[in-house]
Amino acid sequence: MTTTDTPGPGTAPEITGASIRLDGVTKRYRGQTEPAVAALDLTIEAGEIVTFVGPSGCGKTTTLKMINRLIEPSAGRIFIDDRDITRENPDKLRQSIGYVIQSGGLFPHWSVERNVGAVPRMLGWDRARIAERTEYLLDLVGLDPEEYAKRLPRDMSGGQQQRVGVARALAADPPVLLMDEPFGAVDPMTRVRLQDSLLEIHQELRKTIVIVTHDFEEATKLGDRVLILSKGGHVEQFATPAEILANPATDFVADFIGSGARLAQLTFTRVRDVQIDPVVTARVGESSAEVTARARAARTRWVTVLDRHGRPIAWPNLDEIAAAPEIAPFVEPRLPVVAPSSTLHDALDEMLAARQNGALVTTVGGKLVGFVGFRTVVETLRNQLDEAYPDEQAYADFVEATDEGAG
Ligand SMILES: Nc1ncnc2c1ncn2[C@@H]1O[C@H](COP(=O)(O)OP(=O)(O)OP(=O)(O)O)[C@@H](O)[C@H]1O
Repeated sequence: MTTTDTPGPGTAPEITGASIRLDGVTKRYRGQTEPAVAALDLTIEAGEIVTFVGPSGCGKTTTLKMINRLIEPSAGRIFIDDRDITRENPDKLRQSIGYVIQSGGLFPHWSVERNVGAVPRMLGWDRARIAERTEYLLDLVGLDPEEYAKRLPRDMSGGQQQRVGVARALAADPPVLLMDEPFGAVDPMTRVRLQDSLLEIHQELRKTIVIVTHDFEEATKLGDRVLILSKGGHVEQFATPAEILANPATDFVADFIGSGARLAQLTFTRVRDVQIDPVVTARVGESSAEVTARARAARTRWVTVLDRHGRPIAWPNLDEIAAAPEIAPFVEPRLPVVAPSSTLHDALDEMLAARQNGALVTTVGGKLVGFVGFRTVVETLRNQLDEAYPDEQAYADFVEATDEGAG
């Protein structure tokens, strides 16, 4: 058994999101001399992910919360598709916009399924439809419905609670999802998995998603376009990550992205955009001789051992396999695994943490896709830098020399 499927371009799913347009939107808080957001114009296309980033107090959250009217604009209008939502009933409006906050915001004494079904129940859906939708959504966010539907949030990790928060926000199939620092409260590894999961969900559903973050790297990873704000909700730049890095519009933006611009190239290239190599797989209990023959035929010394669900559990070489007649249930405490939507930055991080020269690629559901090598990542970065900074020949020469030195 050899896994050879690499993710193809496929057919893009239908966009189910709606456009969002802010027209001269201003927010003045009582008692403040300056507006928190002043005459902001902004158009977000249907189906795109836009991230808001900028220093503390620049008006990111205020802008986000005006879109679902948790904060009322002092002036200006906001349109979702062609509806002027500043004239709509705010409670009704909020039932049609998904909203995710940092700590998940779940009702702690409600089971997962009750939390996820909250808005559909309010909308009067029947039980069967709510149950079906809940099962679909838990599956979508990577939680086994059988295991988690009846659990209470307090018996789950922060990352799992956040997954439930996303499922709940999507329950009534809203065209727009607003997220305020959604991954701010989880550890860095969980954060990467949640980001990847969100990108996979977005690929499937194509909602319009607006995310507030204070982390520029997260903003470039998640955003099709990034909105960089300065004090008073002033737009410094609104563009794709690549455009921002190549041509910072203002000194503020240049300072904001700082000296990490070259490495930041790694944050907007995805694993699925680079070469993913096939791997040889084996199941526990298979004959070691047969697996070895398969690996030799595929000209590799590494075999990926899968559990009964088809998820990789270990990555032994042929010498380790040869130690027993059958494939043993090897345990690899630190198997480097990334998702197709992971950035090359995440992939390098995984490889370095596991001290490996590559990582396995799996979908968020755990299905094995293939292998991405350290060399592939470095070469991709080098090509990108050559394109982005054509005058920096010395850098390319340096990498060349280092590469040769490393043999
Ligand atoms: N309820 C409020 N009353 C008065 N002023 C407020 C209120 N909420 C926010 N502000 C002020 O409005 C400005 C913008 O705040 P906002 O929370 O939108 O910024 P932010 O960019 O999201 O910041 P952070 O990254 O720290 O969350 C800040 O100066 C803040 O102090």
